[in-house]
Amino acid sequence: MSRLLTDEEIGRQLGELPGWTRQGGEISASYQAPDFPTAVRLVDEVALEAEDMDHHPDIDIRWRTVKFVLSTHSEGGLTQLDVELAHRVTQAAARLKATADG
Ligand SMILES: C[C@H](O)[C@H](O)[C@H]1CNC2=NC(N)=NC(=O)C2=N1
Repeated sequence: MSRLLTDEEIGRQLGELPGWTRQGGEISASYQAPDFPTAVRLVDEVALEAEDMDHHPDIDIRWRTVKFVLSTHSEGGLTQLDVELAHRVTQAAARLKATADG
């Protein structure tokens, strides 16, 4: 069980998560993949991280843009789990980008 973060904690930790923004009790980021299969691969990698954490993002795929929205539903807002998952999503996107860039 993870407690709700304070505004100060959220602001400080978002500073280390480029691309992520806060909308009230959620944080979100969008990634543009080179093509649709790569966008689906990103979702697939994030699915493994989410299962590992037992913490799951809301995901929207539109062609090659993937948007992740994170919130701790049981707490009704943002907890450290969301920050941790945001880091894992960021790392998965960076790995795929490195693969795509060769
Ligand atoms: C029982 C299980 O741990 C809970 O339902 C988990 C699963 N994944 C979850 N994911 C998110 N984002 N919020 C939750 O509150 C949540 N709860």
